[in-house]
Order: sequence, then structure tokens, then C-alpha cells
Amino acid sequence: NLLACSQTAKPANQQSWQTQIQGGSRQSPIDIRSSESVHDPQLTPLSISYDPSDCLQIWNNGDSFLVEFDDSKDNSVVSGGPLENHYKLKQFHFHWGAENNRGSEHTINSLVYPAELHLVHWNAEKFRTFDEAIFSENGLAVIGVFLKLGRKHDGLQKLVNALPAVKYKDSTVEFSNFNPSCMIPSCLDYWTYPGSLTTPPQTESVTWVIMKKPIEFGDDQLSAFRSLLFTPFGEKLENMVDNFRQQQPLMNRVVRATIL
Ligand SMILES: COc1cccc(CN2CCc3cc(OS(N)(=O)=O)c(OC)cc3C2)c1
Ligand SMILES: [Zn+2]
Repeated sequence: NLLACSQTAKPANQQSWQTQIQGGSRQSPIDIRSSESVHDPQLTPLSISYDPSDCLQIWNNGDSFLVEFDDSKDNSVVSGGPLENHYKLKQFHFHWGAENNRGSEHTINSLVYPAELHLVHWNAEKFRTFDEAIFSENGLAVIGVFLKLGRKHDGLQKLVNALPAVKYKDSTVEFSNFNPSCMIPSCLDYWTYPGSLTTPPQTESVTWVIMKKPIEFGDDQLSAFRSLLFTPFGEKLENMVDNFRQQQPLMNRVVRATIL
């Protein structure tokens, strides 16, 4: 009937992010309740070292814009903290809302931020490729950094200026000499918990490290994120906003916190 016809079936790869991995016991994102987190004195500071010359390109993949790095060398790595091995930076991206009252994937005692940065790393000591690591226990380490609105973030502006070139889904632009360290807060305190990717394939291979302190960025910079499109050139314009997954049950997990 008419209703059935009008309901265009979405291809499987565009299934809503809200799907729950069948039988998932460690899905992300979550609300972090600071009173229930466990202070772990054995958690050392993270050791983060990025080489700006590893920065390659920006890619609008229809979920977010990914700033991709050359992971063929060992120059952009994170180790320490909860990590047993060193993990190589593969890409970073953001999640944000259509309005300032939503956007981050994780929340702190239900406090939501207008955006959240994810730096995605893979365990290069245990696996040969990112693709292999995605499907493996201890395969990935994602550093999450909250963004709050305030002063313009000078380091971010170079990235913001490049976004119009990747307005449409499946567009890429060369992007070099960018050091993501400028987006790591000066306070290295964090929470950490075992979780998953928040976008397909939502595999439970992620050690999450969520920085306690947010970084600040400006309204105009957030507007530039919101001017990107989910849709490819020539199709109906759909602004890339609200690209965050709904929160998942904590189940049998403990969130650990540093006392640096
Ligand atoms: C077999 O699945 C894949 C293999 C290689 C690369 C990809 C692409 N994918 C990997 C992980 C990831 C993870 C992403 O977000 S997140 N919040 O870190 O889970 C993401 O957000 C836009 C994009 C991607 C890109 C998928
Ligand atoms: Zn993400």
C-alpha cells in the first residue's frame, strides 16, 4: 500500500546507529558517574606523542569528518595509562549536535557537551593492520576529549578552514602538518573503561580514555562542523548534525579514574 511504498528501506550499511549489537555486553557510549568510578593509583599518565607530518587528509565518510594519519611509521603513538602496548594514531573525528544542548557521546553525571573529539589508535604491537585490530580484543584505544563553547580554539582553526572542501559525503581533501596535541587538555586526568566503537561495526575492541577536562572552541567553529553534509553532492542537502549514538547500559563494567 502507499505507506509501504513510501517507506524507503535504508540499505543495511545506513542502518540507524541506534542498533544494539546482538548480545553486546560492553557497548559505548555511556554516562560516567564520577561517584561510582574507582580511583586507581596504578593508572599512570598517558604518554601521547604525535608527529604533524603524519597527517594526510580529511575525509567526509557520511558519519563525521575523519582526519587521517599515516600509520606506517611509529611516530604518532599513545601508551601508558591503562594501555599495555603502544597504539598508533589512525584518525580523529568529532561528534556534535544541531543545538548546543547535545552533541557529545559520553556524558559526565548526565552533563552533556556540545561536541566530543575522538582520537582513534590501534594496537600496533599485537596486530598488523587497523582493520585487524578493529575486530580484536585490546585492538583499539580511543581518547575522548569534550569540547565546550567559549574562546575560539586557535589550533582548530586550520582544520575548520579546510572543512568547506569536504562538505559532501565521500569527499576528501589533502591536509598536512596538523598536530592533534593542540587538542589535548593540559590536565591529563582521565576516566577509562572497556567499550566499543560507537559507529558500525560497533565492535567491542576499544579501551576508552576520556579526558576529565574539556577544551574550549568558538561558536563559529561549531557552526562550521554543522555546515557539513551527511549527503553526497547532487542529493538532498542534510546537514551533518546529531551524529552521536544513544547511550548504552554500563552492565558489568567499572569506570576507573586517575588521581594525578
Ligand atoms: C571493517 O570496518 C572498518 C574497517 C576499517 C575502517 C572502518 C572505518 N571506521 C573505523 C572506525 C571508526 C570509528 C568511528 O567512530 S568511533 N566513535 O570512534 O567509534 C568513526 O566515527 C565517524 C568512524 C570510523 C571509521 C571500518
Ligand atoms: Zn567517535
